[in-house]
Amino acid sequence: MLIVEDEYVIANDLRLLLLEAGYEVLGIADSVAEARLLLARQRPDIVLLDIFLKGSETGLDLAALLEEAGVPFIYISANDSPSVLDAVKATQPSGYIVKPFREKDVLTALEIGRYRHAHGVEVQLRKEKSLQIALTETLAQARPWPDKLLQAAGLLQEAISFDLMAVRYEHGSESFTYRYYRTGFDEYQALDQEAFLRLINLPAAHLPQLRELDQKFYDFPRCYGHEAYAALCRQHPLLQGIAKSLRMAAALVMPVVVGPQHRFMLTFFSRQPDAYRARHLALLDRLEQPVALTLERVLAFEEVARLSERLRQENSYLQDEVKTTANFEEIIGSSPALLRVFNQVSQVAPTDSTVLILGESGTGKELVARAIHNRSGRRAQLLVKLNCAALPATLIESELFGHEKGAFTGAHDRRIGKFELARGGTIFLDEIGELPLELQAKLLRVLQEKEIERLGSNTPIKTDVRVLVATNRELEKEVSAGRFRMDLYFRLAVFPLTLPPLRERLADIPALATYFAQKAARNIGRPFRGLAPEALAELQAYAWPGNIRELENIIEQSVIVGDGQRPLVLGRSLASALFQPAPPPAQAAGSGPRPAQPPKDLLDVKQLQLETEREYILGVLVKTNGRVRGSGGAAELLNLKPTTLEYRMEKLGIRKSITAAGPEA
Ligand SMILES: Nc1ncnc2c1ncn2[C@@H]1O[C@H](COP(=O)(O)OP(=O)(O)OP(=O)(O)O)[C@@H](O)[C@H]1O
Repeated sequence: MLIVEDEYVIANDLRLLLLEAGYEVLGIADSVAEARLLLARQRPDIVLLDIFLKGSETGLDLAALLEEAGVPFIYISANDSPSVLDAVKATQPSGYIVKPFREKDVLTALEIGRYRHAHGVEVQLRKEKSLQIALTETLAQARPWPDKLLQAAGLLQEAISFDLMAVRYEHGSESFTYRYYRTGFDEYQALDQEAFLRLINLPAAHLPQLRELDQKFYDFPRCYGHEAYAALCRQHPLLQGIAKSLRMAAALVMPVVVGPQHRFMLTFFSRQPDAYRARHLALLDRLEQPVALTLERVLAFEEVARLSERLRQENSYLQDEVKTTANFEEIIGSSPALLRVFNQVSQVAPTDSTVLILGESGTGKELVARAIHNRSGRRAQLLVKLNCAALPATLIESELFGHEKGAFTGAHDRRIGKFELARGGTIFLDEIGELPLELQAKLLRVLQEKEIERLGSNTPIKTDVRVLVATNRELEKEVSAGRFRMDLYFRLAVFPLTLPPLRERLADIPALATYFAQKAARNIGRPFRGLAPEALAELQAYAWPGNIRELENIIEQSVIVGDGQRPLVLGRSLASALFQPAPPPAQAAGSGPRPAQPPKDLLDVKQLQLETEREYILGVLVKTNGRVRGSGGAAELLNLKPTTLEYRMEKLGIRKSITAAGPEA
């Protein structure tokens, strides 16, 4: 027994009474400080505890310490004011004896207290064991994480009551947070980041702040109530927002480390300021090891499944690649127009910039995409291609982002998408101009957040992929016609690179034709004796609407129909080719084919594009009250660097001098 009582006479009475009843008294303390010293020396089986003691600390302070150490205690006090009694109850004592007491009262209270404690511990242990089993069984199920975590939250509710619970998962640079908001006795609303911001009445622009909060908040196990919770809220404005709008008053934070690479962080919020105490942390601490072991097994299993799926996909993708890309080894040509492109390729390749490759069909856009990938730090990883014009919208989405089993009719298995396949490498989206509008919005989100979600799942997956896109459409025209999102256009057009049509690089025709002829001759095992001068003249006089692909086809056909014994002549006349040559431009008469001047209606289109862009930007500026930079500014809304937006504004004649009514046009 330890007696903590500051009135010597009462303490001594108690000591004698206890000794007589056969108890051993290990000491009397008249203050919390002295009790601490005695407790450090020897652990009592039970403590008799007065509330008001010598010194600044009270019996309630000591109770918290005893509770943490699992030592039962009985209050002995003359104080029966309701506020003190409430505080007393919250400390979960094993009994309460009112002064002045009779010998009988003390001995009975002690007997009951000891029994209750021992019995309580046993019940507690049994409950804890079944909670542990239920939790590990739930987490081991082969179900999506949000569902499993929701069920686990429900199981924890009984032991650690909460009004809001957050689970954050971190694995390297990958992380996600789920929140479960209690809406009824056993009802929860699962909230992703956006839904959570909506719940606390904040716009999606606060997402970065929420992420930052998630990262800051959880570092070591701790309970926060009353002043500690208020102090915590002062550290982060969003936490203050949560406290206010959801009336939260306490929090408990608990990290769960799983193996060397994974971390789960749990946060419980409650509207009761006294909700969380050391015993809750102690419970979570005891549950941590079995739960972490289960999680480690489940995650390792998932990782193996993921890797084998990736290998399977990579394998089938590479088999396709071998068939389709064996001819992408060299880029032939040394005309100034092509050398300019080479320069740009060498500039941009080592960066992680998105590149927009423009040019007519057959000018070598895919070849340039491959060259950029091969000259980048990502060359050891895959370059994954997807032609946006080749598939219907629904299929493109699952091709890009993958899908979970059962995400749509026909999704019999889980499948990873091209973005996941290209992890660490490059994705090349050809014919981006054909991407349906709804997918443009999704692609934009992926580019901004650097995260994807498989169809049928709302678990974001971090992506580390460089994006290259190509189109033979005039994207600006598509923007002004409303078929291509302007914000996506700006995001993609970070580094536009235009491939010249073949008619603008006639000097490259001999080398290209020779290269294609040699290749075709080698393939069919026939000698190649050079190009006949008349064939070359014909090739150089043609306008090449199908560009290099057309040239390659014509040469290949000529090699097949030729006998290989004489210099190569063309297998068919170019005038009778599928396309007619472009009309020679008036001012270039006599100097061979030249690029035609843009016709008048194209100039009008250009003007229209500029006007549309100007109107669009002005509209956004009006919304932001003319603010370009900073949070909520036009640059942020348009997903542009402020400097880029300012440059565009200058080009479009939008002045930065802002009146109260908005920007001046
Ligand atoms: N400079 C070059 N040297 C050698 N071959 C080239 C060159 N440019 C293009 N080719 C060849 O021309 C064909 C068409 O090139 P590619 O597919 O890259 O064009 P593209 O612009 O992507 O066409 P599309 O817009 O139709 O997708 C390919 O077979 C490619 O190997």
